This record gives sequence, structure tokens and C-alpha cells, in this order.
Amino acid sequence: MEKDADGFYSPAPADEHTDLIKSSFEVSVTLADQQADPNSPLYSAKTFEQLGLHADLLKGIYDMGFSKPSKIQERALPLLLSNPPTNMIGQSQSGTGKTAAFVLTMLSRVDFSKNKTQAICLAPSRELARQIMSVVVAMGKFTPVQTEYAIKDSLPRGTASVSAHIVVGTPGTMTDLLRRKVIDATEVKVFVLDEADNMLDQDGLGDQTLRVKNMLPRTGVQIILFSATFPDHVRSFANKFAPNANKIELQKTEVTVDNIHQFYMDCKNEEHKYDVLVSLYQLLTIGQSIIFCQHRHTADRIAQRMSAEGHKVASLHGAKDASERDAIIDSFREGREKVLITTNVIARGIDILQVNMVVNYDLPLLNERDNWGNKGDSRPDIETYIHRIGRTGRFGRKGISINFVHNKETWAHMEQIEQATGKKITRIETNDLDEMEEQMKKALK
Ligand SMILES: Nc1ncnc2c1ncn2[C@@H]1O[C@H](COP(=O)(O)OP(=O)(O)OP(=O)(O)O)[C@@H](O)[C@H]1O
Repeated sequence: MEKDADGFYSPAPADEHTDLIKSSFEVSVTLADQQADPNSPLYSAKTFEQLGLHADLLKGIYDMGFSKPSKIQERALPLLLSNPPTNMIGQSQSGTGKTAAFVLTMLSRVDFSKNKTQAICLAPSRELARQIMSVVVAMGKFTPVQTEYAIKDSLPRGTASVSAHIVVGTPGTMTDLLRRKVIDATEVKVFVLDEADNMLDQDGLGDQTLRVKNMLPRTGVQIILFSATFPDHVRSFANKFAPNANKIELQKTEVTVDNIHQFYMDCKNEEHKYDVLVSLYQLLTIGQSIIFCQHRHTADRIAQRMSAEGHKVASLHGAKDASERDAIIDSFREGREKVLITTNVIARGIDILQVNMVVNYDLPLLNERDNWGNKGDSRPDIETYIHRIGRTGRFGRKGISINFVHNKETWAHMEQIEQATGKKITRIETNDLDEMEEQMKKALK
């Protein structure tokens, strides 16, 4: 099975199982080469057969077109599947296959003869929850797995109870369904947090996630935390949340993958950023692109302006209603839209292989407030940066990110990002389209 036009999995013609990574530019690197390179995060010495998976799940994996596990899958799966179940805190770069590791664990631990919820997975956005569900359904294709969403507007009004084996959702709706006993948690034995550092952050979803955990059985639940990033300030909470966990960790400088080439453009001012973005349009539409803004209103404003000037772009953010959000991301997955202007709502986890360019129209910032709630000095949000650029360069593919800087402050932010990630960010001139195209082609080769 390969991803269909919707970006979800569906059966592929037999001859389409190829290791060649497709891109709009000619690409010579093959996935097989990378999976044979011990320095690659995709490397594995083992086969899926050696990881102790059930035959029905192996069928699901091969049907998705996977041939070898990645490093995180090889290392995590034996630990995740061993008995007695042990908690896991797992870190691996963006786009290296963490989803399969936790989805296979949920599917392996479910007793399909019991119509009870046995695994719960939380993600920070409805878009990511829906994507994870598509992987559960694809990998579980040869099992009798029943699934249900816990995302806004997903259950018909008046649903009294859910008996699905696996429930995937966002923390607010999950809390609501557990509290109202629509989901019976008494038989839950696996609890997964994808993007765990974000889910546990006290400034973010931490409280809600803890509320969900407190409604699960006190013992006998295997807690699985996965992310590409685990900043120091959430590590200690993660250790408490998933006690005695097996840990797979990355060094700080290993967190970004080398196949994403990072650039910056020195814009004159805020308005010039818009002009530069418009001048990039042709390059943005060679493959697909995601443009990240700090605020919803910026995303809307840019999208409206560009549309009015005849460019085809879409915008997506958390202020849109659920059905509209689903339609926009589905349309982008299908490739009907090539440029998506958005906020941090889809900075994490979203896996669309055709995305070969990410633009940080605004660099991501931490919400710094002093004790009185006033805005203090701004600092770049390094983790969000890493996740944003990780929307390209999925599973060994090449990708490009471009940061727009336009004043002293944004320059300083970019330098801090460069320092923290240990990766060079190369300048591209804003006024030389040919050179820009050349650089980009080189980066994608
Ligand atoms: N063993 C494999 N062989 C081939 N493709 C794989 C394999 N494992 C995962 N993939 C593919 O790699 C892509 C990235 O996987 P996934 O979305 O799980 O990454 P991730 O590590 O969760 O990234 P992020 O940190 O951004 O959430 C997906 O398209 C997935 O189908």
C-alpha cells in the first residue's frame, strides 16, 4: 500500500514499490542507500521479521511499502514489545518513523476479542491525530482493529459509549469523553503521547494531558512518549510522567537531519518580506511548500493578498472551524493546493512527502511574559523551529528551509537558532532569482 492522492494509505499498483525517492528535481539518492548507511537515522541492522511483530502486522507494514525498519524502529520496537511492558521516552529526528513504532505497539498490545478501549494516543492537533489514525488503519488493515477519534466534532451528538480498541485524539476532547464516561478507560493498557515534549509542557498542553492520565488506571498502563525534541525543562516532568522508562535520546547537535538545507534571506523590512515571498512563488510551487507565520491574522492577510494578486494559496490555522480545517489539509495533501500558509498549528508531525520547502516568514518565538503578564524580551522557540523545518526532508528526502530575517532582533534570533542546532544557515540573495533557483536546485539534488 502506498499513500494515495489524499496522502493517506491506499493500495498501490504492484510495480510502484520503488526505493527511489521522488522529487520534482532529479534525485540520485535512494532510500536503500541511506538505510544501508550506519550513520543515517534510517539505518537498521535488522529486518521487521526480527522485531517480534505479529504476522498480520508484518503484512500491514509491507503493504505500506516499508521494506526495512529505521533506526528508531529497530531500537524502540523490541523494548516497546517486551514483557512486562515498560515505559518509553523515545527521541528521534523528524521524519524518521516514530509513528510506526508507537502504532505497532498499540496494535500489538490490543486484545481484539475484547470490545473495549485498550490504547489511547494523544497528539497536539486534530490534523496530526487524523494522520496518526490513517497509519493505525493502514498498519492494522489485516487485523480486526476498531478505531475512534477523540477530536472536536468527531463523534455524533448523543454517542453514549465508545468501544473502539484504539482511540486517537487531542487532549481537550479526550478529557471530555473520559470524564463523561463515553470512553471507558478501565481496560486501557497503552497510553501514547506523540510530540510528547509539547504535550507535557506546562505552558502548553501539560495540564490537559495530566488530566487524561489521571483518568486512566493507576497501574498496568504502558506510557510511551515520543518526540524529535525534549528540551531540558520538560525532561524531568517526562521522567515523572513515564517513570522507569527505557530511554532513547539524541545529542543536541543530532536533532536536525542533514538532508534539510537551511537558508536565510535578508529582507529590508516587514513589507519587503511579503514581496520576497511573492517573488518566490514559482519556486514554492515546484513541489509543495509550507509558510509559517507567528500569528493567524498574518497567515490570513498574506493568503488574501496573494490570492487577490492571482496566486493560488491556502491558509490554515486554529481559528478556522473543524470541518474547514479538515478540508484544507486534505486538499493540500492531495496536492490540489501547493502553498499552505499557516501557524504553529501544523508545525509538528505533519507528514506530506511532496513538501520540499518550508519558509519561516516569521521565526518562531517563545511567549515570554513577566510576572505581571507583560511581554518581556523575545526569544526564538528552538524546538518549534526544528519541528517546522522537519515538515520537509521526510524519511531521507531532500528539503529546503528559508528564514526571513528583517531586523536586528530577527537576526539575533536566527543566530541563536544556528548556535543551538549546530547547523549552518546559508544566505541567499533576495534580488537574484536565478541564483536562488540554482542554490535551491543544488540543495534538492
Ligand atoms: N521503515 C520505513 N520504511 C519506509 N518508510 C517509512 C518507514 N517508517 C516510516 N516511513 C515513512 O516515513 C515518513 C515519516 O515517518 P513519521 O511521520 O512516522 O516520522 P516521525 O519520526 O514521526 O516525524 P515527526 O517528528 O515529524 O513527527 C512517513 O511517510 C512514513 O510512512
